[in-house]
Order: sequence, then C-alpha cells, then structure tokens
Amino acid sequence: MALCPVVGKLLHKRVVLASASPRRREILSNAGVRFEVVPSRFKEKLNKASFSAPYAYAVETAKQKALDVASRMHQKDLRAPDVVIGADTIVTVGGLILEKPVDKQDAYRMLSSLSGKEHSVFTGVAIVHCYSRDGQLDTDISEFYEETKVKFSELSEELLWEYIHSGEPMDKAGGYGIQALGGMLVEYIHGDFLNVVGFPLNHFCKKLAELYYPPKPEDVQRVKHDSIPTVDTFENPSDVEGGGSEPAQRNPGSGEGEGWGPCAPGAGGSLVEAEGDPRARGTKEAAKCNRTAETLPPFPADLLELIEGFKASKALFTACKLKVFDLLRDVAPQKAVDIAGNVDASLYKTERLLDFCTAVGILEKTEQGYSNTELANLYLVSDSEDSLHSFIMRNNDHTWNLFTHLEFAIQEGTSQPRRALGKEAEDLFQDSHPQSKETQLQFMRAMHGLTRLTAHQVATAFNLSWFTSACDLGGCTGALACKLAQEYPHLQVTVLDLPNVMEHASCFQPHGPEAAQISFVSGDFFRDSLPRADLYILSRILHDLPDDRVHDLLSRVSGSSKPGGSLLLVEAVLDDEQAARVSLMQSLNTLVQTQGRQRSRGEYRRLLQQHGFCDVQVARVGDTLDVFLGTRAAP
Ligand SMILES: Cc1cn([C@H]2C[C@H](O)[C@@H](COP(=O)(O)OP(=O)(O)OP(=O)(O)O)O2)c(=O)[nH]c1=O
Repeated sequence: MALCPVVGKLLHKRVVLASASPRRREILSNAGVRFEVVPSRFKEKLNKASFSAPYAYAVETAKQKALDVASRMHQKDLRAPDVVIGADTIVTVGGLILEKPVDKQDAYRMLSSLSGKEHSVFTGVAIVHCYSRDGQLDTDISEFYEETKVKFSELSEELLWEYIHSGEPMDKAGGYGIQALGGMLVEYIHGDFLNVVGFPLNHFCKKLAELYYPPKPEDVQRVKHDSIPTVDTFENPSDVEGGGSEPAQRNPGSGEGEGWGPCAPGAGGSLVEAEGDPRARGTKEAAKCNRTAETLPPFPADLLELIEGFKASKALFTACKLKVFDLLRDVAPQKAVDIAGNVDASLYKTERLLDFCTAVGILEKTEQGYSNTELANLYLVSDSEDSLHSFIMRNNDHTWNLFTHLEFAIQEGTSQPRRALGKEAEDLFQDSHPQSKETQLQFMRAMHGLTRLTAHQVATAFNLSWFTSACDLGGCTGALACKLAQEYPHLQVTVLDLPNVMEHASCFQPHGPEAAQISFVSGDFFRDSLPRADLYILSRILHDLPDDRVHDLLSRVSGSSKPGGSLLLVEAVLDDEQAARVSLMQSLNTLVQTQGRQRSRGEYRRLLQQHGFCDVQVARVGDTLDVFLGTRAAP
C-alpha cells in the first residue's frame, strides 16, 4: 500500500506523541505508527494577540508542546527520542480562538457562539527531530497546519444543555466532539474530518513524504503538489543510493517558510552533509540501514496487536484488581509513590502499570500525578452506576481460564468448564452447583453492567407501549426491567430467575419510582410455570443453550403466550458482516463456556416462527445485538 513506506520511515525510530489526547493516539496508531505517549506539560497560554493569525497560535503551541517533551526526555534519560510529535487544535469563530471549555458555562458560551454558523477548526502540528550533540539537545522542527470548515445547525437551548450535561464538550476545543454526540450538531464540513478530531493525518503523511523523500529538482515536475508521494514516485537507483530515509536537513540558509532544502548533488543524493559532522555520518549510516525498509513488506501492526492483545487486557484487569481507579476516584491526582503505597505494590512496577494505563487513555498523567479519565470514572470504578469492574474481574477470574483451554474446545468440540474450572457447563447457570456468595455477586454485577450498556436501546428498539405486562425470563438483576419500566410507565415487569440469583437480587433493586412496576420471582423457566405476561423477554439466553433446550424453552414460552402476545428476543447474531469480528469473538466465548452456540439472524427468525411467533421484526442495537419481536399467532 502506497502510504506504508511513508509511515514506515518512522518504524525504526523512537517516536513520541507529546499529547494526552486519546483521539490523536487512536488516529496515529490506526495509521500504523508505533509510538510512546508522553503528554506535554506546556501550558496553553501564549498571548493570542501576538499572533498574526489563529493558525500561527496553534502551530506555535504545537511546537512548544513537542519541545517541552523533547527537552524533558533528554534531561531525564540524557537521550531524546528520535521524533516528537506535538499538535494543537483550536476552533475559531468571528475572530475569536476557542480552546477547551473550563466549565459548563464556558462550554455553553462556546457552543452558542457556534450555533447556526460556519467556523474553522485549525490543528497545528510540529514534527521535531531530535539529536544529541555533546550532551546537548539539538532539534530540527517541521511544522504545518490544516484548516477544516464546519457548519453547525441552529441549536436550541435545550439541546445545548443536554449536550453539555453529557460531559462530552469538556476536553474538546470549541466544546464539541464531531466524532461522537457532537456529530449531530453538524450540518456540513469542508476539509479533513480527522483534522477536526485533533490530527490531520493526510497532511502529516504528506509532510513525512516531504521530509523523507525530498524531491530532486528533476522530479519536481512529476510530483503533484497535493499528493502523498509513494515510494514508486521516487524509486530509482540514485534515490536508493541517496538514502532518503532520514529527514532532509534544513539548509542553514533557508528561511522558515521556505520548506526543506533540495537534495545536495553527489554521492549523498538527498542529504545535505557537512564533512566530518558526526551527526551527518550517523544520519548516513542510518539511511543505509533504513534503505532496506523500503523493500520490506507492510508492517504487521494489526497482527502484532492481536498477538499481544492479551497483555493489554491483563494490564487492565490488574489495575482493576488493585482498585487503582477507586483510589483515584477518591483522591486525585496522586503520585505513583502514593498509589503504590496504597495498593501495597512495588513503586517501579506500579509506575509502569500506571504509565501503560495512561498510554491507553484510562488514566491521565500530569506533574501533580495520575487521575482517572472520564472513561475510568464511568466504567472502571467498582461502584459507579455503569461500572464494568465486575465484568472485568469475571473475565480475569473466570473467562481467562476458560480461554486458555480454547484449543481443547476447538479440537474436542466441547465447552471447557470442567477442565478450566472443575464444573460442568450447565452447572454455570444452575442452582445445583453452589457458588460462593462473592462469585455469585460478581457474576450478577458483571451481567448488570453489561446489560445496562444496551438496556435503553433494547427497551426502545420497538414501541412497546401497548403492552401492560412483561416477564423477563432469566432477567437476573432487573437491569433491563428497570429501563423498560422507566420507558413505559404503564408496564408491569416481572423478572424471573433461579433461586440462587434471586437471593441476591435485592442488592440491585431500583430505588426510583419505577421500583413499583417491577417484581422479582424465583423459578426455573425449564420447570416452573411462567408468570403471566403479554410480552415475554429472552435477552441473551438462547446462545448459551444447545438446540434441544432452545426448542424446549421456546415451546414453554409459546405455550404461555396468549394469541396477540409477543416475544422479545435479544441476541448477538453471527451473520452480519459489520459486526462479524465482535460476534465471532462472542461465538468463541460461547463455545468455550457453554453447550450453546451463536446463531444467525435467519436461524433466530425461523426458531420464532417454528414456535408460533409470526410477523417477526428485527432491529439492530449497538454494534452487536439484534432485537427480534414476534407476535403469537392463534394456534
Ligand atoms: C473540535 C474537536 C476537538 N476535539 C479534541 C481534539 C483535541 O484532543 C482537543 C483540543 O485540545 P488540544 O489542546 O489540542 O489537545 P489536548 O489537550 O486534548 O491534548 P494535548 O494538549 O495533550 O495534545 O479537542 C475532538 O476530539 N473533536 C472535535 O470535534
């Protein structure tokens, strides 16, 4: 692929992204760049009035961010990284520069100034090449900016405040995120979308191409001004000889706006070299080494992520197990030494774990110490409303062991609870296998967090307002029942689950007005008669069951349904191309854990029809779930 060689020029270098922005990190890593993240401590408070244009402010801030990181790393390690990338995104409207809002009122001020108008988003980028000369840091700085025009619709007061209360505006220039909810405010954009999100990738690649493949004078005519040169464009013997792998050094005589000097003639080809200059020699040697990079196959970034992905999961599990996010929810920021003391762990190793968490965007690091990101506060703190902590711990304590036996599951065609956990598959959902209260609660909390993620979308996938009674079979903690009750104030919802689940259900019962609409009933949907209801719900139940038990259960539900009553079925299906990866991963999960299997949308539709539910409608929820609604025909 044409872009790979350009990005490939960075692969053998120590590249640092001087930014705490999770968006920049994602854009660069999606492009296959390998880098470390060291957030800049440069305070964004340059005097805006002293700049001739807003973009100059963004470019200078980007440069200062990168230089701050380069010099700190050089001081700390006595060795700077090879390349430091800094960026700064601003929004401009009516001559004003908008950065990140300081509070909700500020976000309101910004967003109302953008309402109904076109504005510009500028991202300034600095690519700083670092060299160490006699222990001193020396740099070559290349900088550029990109402008994207964005037009907002007229925004009502109500919409503005709803958006502000979502929390999304707070860490974003101009107070919005075009890549998420903020996308709904946008009427049109002209220019690079990623530039708005914080990093103009296309311009960055062009800049790299300019730096690493400076055109020879005779090539200038051949290179389209706005294209990213591919290796082919420059692949000729003299280019290979000339290296072209290190950035061309700036011609000392050339001024700032002149760009990068043309290639020096002679053996070196594209590099301007001073005889006896050790930096130039090093550069030439490096150029020789990197020459082969052009002929290498594309770097397997996705493959490496797959190979090493389990390490990232385990690091997250460990930070959760140590309750790092709970600690930082209570007191933040905290230094590594205090966190290590609190969790009773080695300082050096705790620091490595915290830095990893920072690099993947779940912690933030400043001079004062580490703090939770918004994401961590929402999902990783153990007792937050939407916590996924127990789901993570369940993966750590339970699913992890099962997955280490995946090869047996595949070879033998059976699930592996016995080998991994000393239990039979059906025991996992039965009373017959006593679990400790803690294990049971962990399972229930895990299901609770997971169900809450999509409960609202499931509850509203169809208009259910004409039902008066519903029964959620295997409804566990009542997380879905609660959303249904909130959404449909006239609906009475019964949650049916096994006695060992119901024993602990009181820990999850809602406290709001919807509590009066929900009742919990203990029972086994395979043995006991089902509570009467005009809507039955089977949410994420059938995939855990083998075919004979699916038929058994569906015929019991069908037998209890009155004509005109309905069944709402929620499952991750196998055959949707967009969700293929996630669904396929879930199907591995099912085959290693249970005797069930993931089924296709067509199979579920047929199952419903076979059991007397007709007029089956299907809605997609999130990335993975299908919601089916079938109506019981008269027998
Ligand atoms: C306009 C807009 C901005 N943004 C983000 C990109 C940037 O992260 C942020 C602008 O703030 P910046 O100061 O550019 O960056 P930052 O503070 O997030 O990170 P750092 O200074 O460490 O590099 O706003 C979006 O994510 N979406 C948008 O639509």
